[in-house]
Amino acid sequence: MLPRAGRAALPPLLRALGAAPAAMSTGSFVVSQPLNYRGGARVQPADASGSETAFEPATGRVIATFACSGEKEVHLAVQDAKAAFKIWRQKSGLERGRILLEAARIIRERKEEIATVETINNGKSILEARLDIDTSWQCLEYYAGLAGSMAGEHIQLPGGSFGYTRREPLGVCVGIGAWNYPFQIASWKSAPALACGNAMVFKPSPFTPVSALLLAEIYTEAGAPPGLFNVVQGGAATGQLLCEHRDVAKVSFTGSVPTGTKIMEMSAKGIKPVTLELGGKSPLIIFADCNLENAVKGALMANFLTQGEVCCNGTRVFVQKEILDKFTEQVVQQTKRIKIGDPLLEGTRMGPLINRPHLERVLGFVKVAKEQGAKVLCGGDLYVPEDPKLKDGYFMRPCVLSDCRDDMTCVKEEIFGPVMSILPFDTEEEVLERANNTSFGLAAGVFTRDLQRAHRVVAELQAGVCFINNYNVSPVELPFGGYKKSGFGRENGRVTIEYYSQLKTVCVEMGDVESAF
Ligand SMILES: NC(=O)C1=CN([C@@H]2O[C@H](COP(=O)(O)OP(=O)(O)OC[C@H]3O[C@@H](n4cnc5c(N)ncnc54)[C@H](O)[C@@H]3O)[C@@H](O)[C@H]2O)C=CC1
Ligand SMILES: C[N+](C)(C)CCCC(=O)O
Repeated sequence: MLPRAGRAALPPLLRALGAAPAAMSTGSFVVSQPLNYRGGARVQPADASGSETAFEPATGRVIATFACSGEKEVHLAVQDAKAAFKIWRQKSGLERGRILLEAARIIRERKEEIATVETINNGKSILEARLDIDTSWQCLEYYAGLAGSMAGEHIQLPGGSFGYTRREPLGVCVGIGAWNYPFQIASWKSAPALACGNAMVFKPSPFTPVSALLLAEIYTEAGAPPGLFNVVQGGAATGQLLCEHRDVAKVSFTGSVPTGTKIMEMSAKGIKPVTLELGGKSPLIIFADCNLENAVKGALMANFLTQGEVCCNGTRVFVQKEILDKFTEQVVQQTKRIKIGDPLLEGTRMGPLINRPHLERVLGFVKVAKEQGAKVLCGGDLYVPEDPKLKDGYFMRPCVLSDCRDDMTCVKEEIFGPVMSILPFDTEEEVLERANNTSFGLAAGVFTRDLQRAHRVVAELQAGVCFINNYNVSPVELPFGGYKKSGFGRENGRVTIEYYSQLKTVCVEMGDVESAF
């Protein structure tokens, strides 16, 4: 415990996490408080099935060791959510919206603290973390606005009878998150869930346990009933307990295809609806008539945000042969300029990858690509920053591969790291065929000045999210989600209301019963 004076000087969230006073710089943040949250307060889990350790990727330092919640703790969190649901579902949409708006305001007010924690635990640059926090409060604001206008229909029937529909919440929803956008994923799942009148139990990835707790505290501070948004920590075993709990009405999952498959199997047993946001191997198609400067910027945005650890990245960059050399030269030039280093420094544009095994896996993909005949135009190797405190961080240099073919491992499999594969093409017909030749279907992008071609091509692309003349922007007003093995259900946009609510039909007789008996 820190002395009182030291604690009082800290920003509220960091104080709540039991962080050390010099907590805002790389190499010093440690979490000493419990990381579970239920019934409106931080708690030590009632039982545990093993423990996990979270690291600061920039230094390789341990920042938290915590128990994985067992059956008892998962049950208590679900019961707390159930109790909150009883209160919350009675509120009008407008009342719920008001609390979400207040939570959005607090997130804005504390943006810098939250972004700092996100950067320390995930490794992404502070510039990007701030953008993630922006899309988080925007998501809460968006669903706060929709909450008051959720309504059913009135349908006139013969003889003065009528029917109406009510849009009702599902109950206790479970959110299971990946480690690449920890706070954003927790916000994108909880905002529509709560706006619709549900309660939520959220399990972050064990690699990034910290920031979901901040969101939980913010919801409470904003006036949400205790238990409305709970956090349990742990890995696969804890996630499984949540999915199988009989009082859980829905599971929304972000992560890999193999885990998504398991989630769907478990949900099938309980006949529970699921939303699955899974991986991708998205195509980015650059036609010769594009604005080259924008296409080059787009290719970097499509590949190197969050160290390339982004599900919707456009990692298969198809470039029309006429501009292949010019495009490649500029992409390589700009990739080499990306400043790697301490992610909390303002000038840094790329931080470390999430952990050592993942770093090694990504470097392994580059090695295999070389063996299969690809040419490394830049990066693809370890990077050791000059700052001695970063010497054990998980840094690599962003990589551009040329001479790629569609049958190479780097072109077929999701790498989830900063590795771009460039693939030349001749015609629109050919590139469409090749772009769609994958079992994934999360996103796709097209750069061209030809308006008709742009819309003709996106109409043929088998992907849930298509970008024309940009990539990886994510306004919360637009639905986000995949085709094919990239999952189903959507996050963001108006349609997501349907994934967090159910429709009740009420049939009203105004005359007498005409019995058949
Ligand atoms: N479509 C999207 O929005 C996104 C997709 N991803 C995908 O996720 C992958 C990286 O994330 P990881 O955390 O490694 O994925 P993962 O699938 O291993 O884990 C995701 C989450 O599921 C939990 N989990 C693992 N096994 C489980 C089980 N049997 N039952 C219930 N929960 C379980 C994990 O603890 C974690 O919270 C990438 O390969 C990428 O394709 C990542 C981010 C966004
Ligand atoms: C924000 N954006 C579009 C870069 C990525 C969001 C999806 C994810 O969680 O990977």
